[in-house]
Amino acid sequence: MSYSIAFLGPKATFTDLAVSRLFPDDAKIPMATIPECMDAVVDGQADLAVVPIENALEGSVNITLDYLVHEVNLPISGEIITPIQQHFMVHPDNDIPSFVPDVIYSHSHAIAQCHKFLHKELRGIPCENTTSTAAAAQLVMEQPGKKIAAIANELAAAEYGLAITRPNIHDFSHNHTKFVVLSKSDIQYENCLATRRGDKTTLMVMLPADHSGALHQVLSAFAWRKLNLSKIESRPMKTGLGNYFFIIDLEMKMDEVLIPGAISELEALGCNVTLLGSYPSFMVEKSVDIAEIHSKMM
Ligand SMILES: O=C(O)C(=O)C[C@]1(C(=O)O)C=C[C@@H](O)C=C1
Repeated sequence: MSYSIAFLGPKATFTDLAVSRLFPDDAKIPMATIPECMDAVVDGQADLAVVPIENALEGSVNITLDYLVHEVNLPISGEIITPIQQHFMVHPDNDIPSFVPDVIYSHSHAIAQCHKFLHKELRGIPCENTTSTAAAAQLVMEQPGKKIAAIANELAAAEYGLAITRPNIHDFSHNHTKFVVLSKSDIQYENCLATRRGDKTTLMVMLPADHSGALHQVLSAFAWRKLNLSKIESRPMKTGLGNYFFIIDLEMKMDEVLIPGAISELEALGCNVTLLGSYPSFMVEKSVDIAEIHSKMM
């Protein structure tokens, strides 16, 4: 089976690296934004989209959750967790030892992941958001005369010919991002290069309005069935202050008894429950060989 994959581009984003582990031989379509990735699947331009959903240091990627819940109806068909290493890079034409940038560019999540480094070492230098880390690297490559720098990964430095002057500037070493695969149909992971961790099921739960103890009752529907939750996240419904929905991840595949039983119990409590997907979970254990991935990209 071969797929066309919409991903947050341009070439050499962290999302691109995640795609290279999940679908090493498939056709990739770079998109400028996360909503554009999802729209490409809805419109039939791509078979699936791979988008970031959560980072270990910075939390949820809100645009992914919100667009998935409010704007498109695309099941989650898989997830992959990858290590994230952020590097500070500049155009090699600069006099590197004395170089201090006027502006630092990167994706907002990447900037947030390097907050301590930026605060301690480059205090006062403005940071500007780009649509992705690779977009920042591309921008620095295209403007050699400007005193600018990017925060991006090693693959982006290789792809856009930049010099990494400060490697590993993320604030905590255990930096990981989770990406989800979104598709209208079931996906086969025949050539996947990552390790399979198990299965997950994701539910969206809307509580009945202003009902005391509702969240406690929701959690107990999972607890007494011994269903292991790995995440519970609340996001605004966007219908008024105080109205929230919950995204709940269960550490198991959809079954015929326990999860349907929990869903029926929640519905009896007046909750609205939507199944967002039941899917395999993958993990990239160690840093990947960037030279090998880069040579395959050429
Ligand atoms: O900009 C990229 O390279 C992305 O793939 C996006 C993204 C994100 O949205 O969180 C992915 C992983 C990192 O956490 C930083 C940025």
